[in-house]
Amino acid sequence: MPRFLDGWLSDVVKNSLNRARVNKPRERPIYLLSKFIKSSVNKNAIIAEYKKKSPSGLNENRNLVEYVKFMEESGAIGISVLTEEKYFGGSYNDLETVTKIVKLPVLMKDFIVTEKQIDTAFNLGADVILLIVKILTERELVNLYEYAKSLGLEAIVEITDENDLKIALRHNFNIIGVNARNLISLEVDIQKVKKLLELIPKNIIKIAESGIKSREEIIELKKAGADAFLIGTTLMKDPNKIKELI
Ligand SMILES: O=P(O)(O)OC[C@@H](O)[C@@H](O)c1c[nH]c2ccccc12
Repeated sequence: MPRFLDGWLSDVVKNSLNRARVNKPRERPIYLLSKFIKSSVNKNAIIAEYKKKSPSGLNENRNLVEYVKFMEESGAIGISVLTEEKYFGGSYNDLETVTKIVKLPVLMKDFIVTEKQIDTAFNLGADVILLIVKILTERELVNLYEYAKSLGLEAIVEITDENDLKIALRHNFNIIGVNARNLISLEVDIQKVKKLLELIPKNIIKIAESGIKSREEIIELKKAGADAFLIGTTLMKDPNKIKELI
């Protein structure tokens, strides 16, 4: 059983446990996020996220196909698609639409607590999944990570504080995401992210997540060790911003 935290998170976890597997044959090769990040040398490695709404108050209903095509043309190295329905307005349909049109790593952004969800990510053509340390027991985290790997998918292990980091560093995870947003208070703290990034060994790929608004912040996060940047809200509100962030 995953960890049921307070409020909306416990509801999200409950819904995730009940989500049915989507069965269909995968129609797409796997694009490795780790490779795309490593080969992004002359620009900032940005993963552009499509997210209509969020508990932190976002509400932007823009055209999915136009958005992801624009991000790919503008040099994003990956696309993240929310598939959680109730709190983020996402869907498996959105994910499938995206994997059919882009030649970039696609992250299925959801609250993964079962292997069924990982099967669905694979079947719909996603390349990367997110595993949130806060909502899983350590055993589940490791099992789900290994399961994703066994299918050839990559996983971003998401941490939000030092306790999560301690757990993550006990295993051989190759990609760690540091979330600036506290999932319970919803507050964003970029300084916290910098501190956590500095504690992660060099050989691990590090992604700074959430709350990124400016090029200055990206430069600061890079100095602290970030290899890539996951940006949703800022790009959903103004897609053209990618030009100055990249
Ligand atoms: O919209 P922002 O602040 O740029 O954040 C993007 C991404 O980091 C955020 O959507 C996120 C990070 N971890 C999550 C876990 C679940 C849902 C959403 C998220």
